[in-house]
Amino acid sequence: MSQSGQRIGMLGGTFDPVHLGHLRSALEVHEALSLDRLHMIPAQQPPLRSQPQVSAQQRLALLKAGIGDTPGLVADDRELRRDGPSYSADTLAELRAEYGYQSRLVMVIGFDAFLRLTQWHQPERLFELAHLVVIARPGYNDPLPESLMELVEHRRVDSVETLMQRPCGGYLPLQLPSLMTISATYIRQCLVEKKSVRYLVPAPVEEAIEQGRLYQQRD
Ligand SMILES: Nc1ncnc2c1ncn2[C@@H]1O[C@H](COP(=O)(O)OP(=O)(O)OP(=O)(O)O)[C@@H](O)[C@H]1O
Ligand SMILES: O=C(O)c1ccc[n+]([C@@H]2O[C@H](COP(=O)([O-])O)[C@@H](O)[C@H]2O)c1
Repeated sequence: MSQSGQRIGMLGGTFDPVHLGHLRSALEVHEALSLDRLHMIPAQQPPLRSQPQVSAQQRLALLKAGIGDTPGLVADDRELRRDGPSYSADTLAELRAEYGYQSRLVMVIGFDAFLRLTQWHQPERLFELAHLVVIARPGYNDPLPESLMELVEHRRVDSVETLMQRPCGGYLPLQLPSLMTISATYIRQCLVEKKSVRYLVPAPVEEAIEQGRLYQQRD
């Protein structure tokens, strides 16, 4: 059933594992854009990196544990139901078909992922399906390469209000209130070295990692 006129966000990731940098950003984006729902979607097969050691099912389970009952955030398993590389254009096309052509659909990515956007599958098509909101990430301040400027600069808007006037096609850089340096790479490193990850991931995620004996081997 189509649900017209809603504000829907998508935050995809490898989530290997999900951490408080992801979850706090998701919550703040949800608030800043007044979203009805933010889909957090683990990639079954991340297109531009090697396959994680931890399975997509396990990464999804950690994501569910991390989100808990947080209003407005949804752990979405749709990429686990597709074979081949988990292209965001395919995921956005599915969300667009579900929510209808009037809905405001927003793809959210961090600045580090944004820097590689021109290498993604069908980058122009992403903007026919959704808006792009890029959130700052500490440590990533590189100037945009020329090819990336060409892709995004003419789509740039200055406010959430302007972005939400149309269903798709805009680009908005967004500085969220809480900048966190946490990365999944650092968490995997701590776990291999038998160091604590408390206060980097939600307590239920820490427990699930311990119980499943995950991330004990180096990648
Ligand atoms: N601390 C953070 N603050 C803001 N955005 C983040 C943060 N960590 C990850 N993101 C963004 O969330 C999305 C998914 O990130 P991903 O699952 O690759 O996590 P990661 O911590 O970057 O992982 P890794 O260290 O394994 O590369 C990406 O768009 C990424 O830029
Ligand atoms: O569609 C693509 O070609 C594409 C290329 C690289 C990354 N992505 C998506 O971007 C999100 C973040 O990716 P990553 O590798 O930084 O975790 C995740 O949802 C990936 O599926 C998508």
